[in-house]
Amino acid sequence: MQDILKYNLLFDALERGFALFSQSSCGQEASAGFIDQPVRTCVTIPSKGFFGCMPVYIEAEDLLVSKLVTAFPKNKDIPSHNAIVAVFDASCGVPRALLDGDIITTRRTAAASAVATKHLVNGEPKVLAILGCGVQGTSHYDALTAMFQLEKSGSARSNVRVDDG
Ligand SMILES: NC(=O)C1=CN([C@@H]2O[C@H](COP(=O)(O)OP(=O)(O)OC[C@H]3O[C@@H](n4cnc5c(N)ncnc54)[C@H](O)[C@@H]3O)[C@@H](O)[C@H]2O)C=CC1
Ligand SMILES: O=C(O)C1=NCCCC1
Repeated sequence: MQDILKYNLLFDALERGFALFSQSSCGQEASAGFIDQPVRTCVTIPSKGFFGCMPVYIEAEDLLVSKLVTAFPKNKDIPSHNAIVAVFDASCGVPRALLDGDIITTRRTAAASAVATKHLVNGEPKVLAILGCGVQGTSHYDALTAMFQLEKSGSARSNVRVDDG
């Protein structure tokens, strides 16, 4: 998965995907074809975390897929987020593949941030600051430095607590 999901490929795929989803009118039949992607459904595990289900059907790509993801932020020594991606045959509903969703989550999320930044930023960004040095802090560094020529980047280490208030 690490060898397949290169950031430059992800940037292009996500940009196309976001455009396709916007054109699909959120579940309506439209020029981009039919896409049904309801918002993530979450089950709460009180004081521990949540379990999320993220299904999608994309007619133009013949894709019927769902990510299943858990977020247990208090996990120690094991990842706080864990995921699998289940791929079904869109023509008959038969399951075809079960993918490790961890690298997909790690890189897709960061690549989506980089694509959004590219479209929203005012001018050419030169400085990157990241709060938190976990999985996403690291992957955002990788994605944003792959997208932009930065002059300066830095991060608050995980033992440097930044108060919400
Ligand atoms: N929208 C999306 O697709 C996704 C969103 N996320 C979200 O991104 C966030 C980060 O996820 P991961 O990097 O996978 O988690 P992680 O557990 O690997 O990293 C979190 C880091 O934040 C640090 N941290 C916690 N509180 C802090 C504070 N007050 N100040 C500075 N550092 C602090 C922790 O020490 C840890 O290093 C979570 O909120 C997660 O739910 C994660 C994956 C996908
Ligand atoms: O969209 C995702 O993927 C996730 N979002 C929030 C945290 C769990 C993974």
